[in-house]
Amino acid sequence: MATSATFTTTHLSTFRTILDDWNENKLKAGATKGFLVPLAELQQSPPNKDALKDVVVAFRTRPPLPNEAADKFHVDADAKDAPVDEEGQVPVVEYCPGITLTSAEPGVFVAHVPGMKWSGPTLTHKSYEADLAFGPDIDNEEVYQRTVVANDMLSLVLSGGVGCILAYGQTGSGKTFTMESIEHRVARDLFEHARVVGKRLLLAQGADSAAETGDIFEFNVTFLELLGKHASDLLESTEEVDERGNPVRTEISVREDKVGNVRPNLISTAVRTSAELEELINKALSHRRTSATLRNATSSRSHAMLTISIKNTLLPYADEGQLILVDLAGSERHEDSKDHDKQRMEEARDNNKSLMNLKECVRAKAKMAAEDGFVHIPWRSNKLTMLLKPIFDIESRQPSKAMIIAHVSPHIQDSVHSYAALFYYILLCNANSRTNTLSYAAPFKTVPPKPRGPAPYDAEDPRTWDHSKTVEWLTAQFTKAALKRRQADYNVKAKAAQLAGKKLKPLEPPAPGTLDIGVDVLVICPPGSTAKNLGMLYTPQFVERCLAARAGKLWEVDALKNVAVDVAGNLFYLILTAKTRKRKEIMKSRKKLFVEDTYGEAPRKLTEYDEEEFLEAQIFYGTDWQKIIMAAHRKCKEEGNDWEKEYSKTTDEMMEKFRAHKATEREEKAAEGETEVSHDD
Ligand SMILES: Nc1ncnc2c1ncn2[C@@H]1O[C@H](COP(=O)(O)OP(=O)(O)OP(=O)(O)O)[C@@H](O)[C@H]1O
Repeated sequence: MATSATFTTTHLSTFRTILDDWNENKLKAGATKGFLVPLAELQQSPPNKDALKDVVVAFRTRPPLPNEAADKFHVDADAKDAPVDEEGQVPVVEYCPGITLTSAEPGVFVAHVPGMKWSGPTLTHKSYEADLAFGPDIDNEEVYQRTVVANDMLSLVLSGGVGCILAYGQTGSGKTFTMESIEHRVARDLFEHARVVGKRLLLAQGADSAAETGDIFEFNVTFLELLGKHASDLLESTEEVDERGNPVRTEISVREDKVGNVRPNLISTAVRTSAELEELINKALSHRRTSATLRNATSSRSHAMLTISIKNTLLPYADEGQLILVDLAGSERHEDSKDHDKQRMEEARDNNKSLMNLKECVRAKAKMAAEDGFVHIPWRSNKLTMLLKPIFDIESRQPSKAMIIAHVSPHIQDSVHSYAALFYYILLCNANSRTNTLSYAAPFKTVPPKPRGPAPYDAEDPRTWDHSKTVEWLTAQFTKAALKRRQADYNVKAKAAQLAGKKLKPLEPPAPGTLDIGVDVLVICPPGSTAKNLGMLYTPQFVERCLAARAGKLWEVDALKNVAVDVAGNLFYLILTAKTRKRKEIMKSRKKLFVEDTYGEAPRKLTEYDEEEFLEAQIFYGTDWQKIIMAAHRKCKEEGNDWEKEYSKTTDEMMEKFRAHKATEREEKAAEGETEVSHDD
């Protein structure tokens, strides 16, 4: 029986003709849009922090490789309608594009998806939007500049935040190509960036800039591999191999400890220079377990996770920054896995499951950022998402940013898969876009609509404070610290006096307006700035600002640093408490909404499925969709029935099954949500 790729290959000339017409119309409609800022300009200007998002999604496609089309896709010579040339030979397959980039920023990819209707082969041109889209001519340096650099990822992690970059896509679509290039460029730039930040922090403390190297950070690196459910350490060297030729390494357990941290017991290696980090990356990559699949001889079947932890030695109590770079396992098509043994099938199933869980978590995070409210993030449901806890745990104190680069194959024969990948990511994009009204997420309506305009003032919620209220709060915080200091100084003097047989007069409260609080609060919160802006600063940045605001002799640098860390903690605590309160309110209204939805909506008739649902069902069925339609078509022809009617009947039946599957899935999820437990399978 013809498979999806061979079906497409067989009808390639029809698809080419349809594509030519589409391209002609596209040309008439206007030229492809480029990036908003040229690369050279982007490299000159610092990132616009206000425009930065918590979740960034980019698409990337690669050029076709030499002879790849002919090598990868074969005409099914046995198929009834297989093409033959004049000499009766099956022609060599030439490359045909399955993806067109129509805009680089916002990123828009159009997937040309082959299909079969009662009237014959069809192409659906479905467009998907992300933050960025990289076409086949964009090189790795530009991808790095427009993702990591433009989003200020290195500053984030050097400031105690967590940055995570994930490469997702079908086997052979270019994930490893992108991720390895990012890893090497991070190794190239991280240490220089750290020295600049270090010097700035030392300067803020009054250190002599000329004498300082800026080396205030400590870097530690781990490299984990997750193959199916099994985690191992990619830095562990081993000579032993199993019967399938895979290296045998110690199984690493992934679980939450008592205080809620997920810290797998990996070899953590300290690195101090670009060359050391580069060497370590190369060592881990050479260990990475690879195995040939039908599609790509160097296919990576595992998730590979490089984590660089960064400690600021000037602030030993501050959270460590983390940069997590994940080359996800390739998602495989049904037909690619048909020759796998049982173990490979299980690995593929576990990989797909973890990718689905990841999707749920990223989507929930994006949704939460877009709506500024609470959304449950099911990060405990899988080892992969547990390892990404710092990104997904809303109670984490660390600011975080996730970036997903979704890779799609350029070939039309892979379009069904590319389209699935884009569809997967469009869920995130919809949730991510500020202008988009979460259109796809609408059926899941978990939160009421976001109120328009600024949030009303709430004395308990710093996110609603204006400048003067923020200054008032900061003044109160530093006044409290200054009074504590005054009392401590007095206690020391009183003790000394007591030892000398004297008695000091009791400490009087300071006269109004005479207390020196040791900082200029307007430097910490300049006009136009509010508590919400301060809440967005990472703790080291807040400390840096307080040090710059130091006035008078009350505070030594170290003492002020401790006070600043406390003030940042108090602000964070207030914000977290306000968020938790809001989260409870939302959960309440969510329950109400659910009841109304359940009883308020009439059940839809089967034939009323909308386009999105129809597409989702096609992805669910994968290549079986076409197989079923084609079988029905053949049977219809043999029996002489009306194909239009038969087609509707067949699709209705498939949609019915799909809906039943979704309903069961929803029930299972609801049950899971009620009993969320730590996962350690
Ligand atoms: N942007 C690109 N430009 C040129 N060649 C590329 C590009 N992206 C990928 N390639 C090449 O395509 C092939 C497949 O890429 P890669 O191994 O990165 O895919 P992958 O998605 O990681 O696959 P797998 O999941 O099987 O590991 C490699 O030969 C790689 O060099």
